[in-house]
Amino acid sequence: MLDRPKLVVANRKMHGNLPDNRQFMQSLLQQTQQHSARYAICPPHPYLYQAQQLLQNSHIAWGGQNMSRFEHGAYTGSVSPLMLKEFGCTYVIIGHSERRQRGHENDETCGERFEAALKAGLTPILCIGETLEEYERGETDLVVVRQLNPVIAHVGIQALSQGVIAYEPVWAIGTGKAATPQHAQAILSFIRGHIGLLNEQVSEKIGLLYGGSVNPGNAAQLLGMPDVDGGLIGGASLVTEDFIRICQIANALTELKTAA
Ligand SMILES: O=C[C@H](O)COP(=O)(O)O
Repeated sequence: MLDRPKLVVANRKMHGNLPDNRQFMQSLLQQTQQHSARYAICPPHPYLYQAQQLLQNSHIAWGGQNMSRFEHGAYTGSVSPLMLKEFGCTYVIIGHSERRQRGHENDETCGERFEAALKAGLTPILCIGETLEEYERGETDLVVVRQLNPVIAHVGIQALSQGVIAYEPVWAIGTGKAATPQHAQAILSFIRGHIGLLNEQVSEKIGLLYGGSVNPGNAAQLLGMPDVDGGLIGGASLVTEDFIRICQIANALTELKTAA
């Protein structure tokens, strides 16, 4: 198996302000020096300039929470991939369920935006995952394949490996009811297997994250699963000590894996 260091991404959603962001980013910088795990912060778009100022030339990356599939044009309220790149972003979240649910996005536009992100030199983090109803009907596998396939069809299997996939069951997001480590592992293993049917090397290389009510109490078990390469963290990224604790756990797991 190729070495995949754990990646922990803070999705700060529509939270934070300049002083709070500064405290969060500076604490993270100071307390994760020399870590082997990888970290990224996705603040609301207006704060990307602040992230660039505070984090440039550091070990912490930053990214956008969404982007347009177009580079420029008359798209009021949208943000271009080129703009994210200009503000130093490494990552961009695509297809978060909070955007899919409000009808802004679908599987097709996710493929287009995944491609546009790669073209701009960004690493897309594609979010997929089932609703509670779909989970209860036992449709999780079907849903993740339905969400993944249009992206693979759009960009090709080789390009997929330049991105990251985050499995986020909608019923676990912001509810305090995280998936069990066994469920997260089963679905991410299924996703890796599905990709492996098309290209074994891509399936070994691609980073797969879990997101949904990850906190310092459950992070070791969730992120310790073999196919869980990290976490996309919402609520716990709003409490600096909690997020740093999750980073410390991810780093310990990465170092354990490297030593093995
Ligand atoms: O992008 C992050 C996810 O929506 C998870 O959010 P949460 O950690 O608050 O459940």
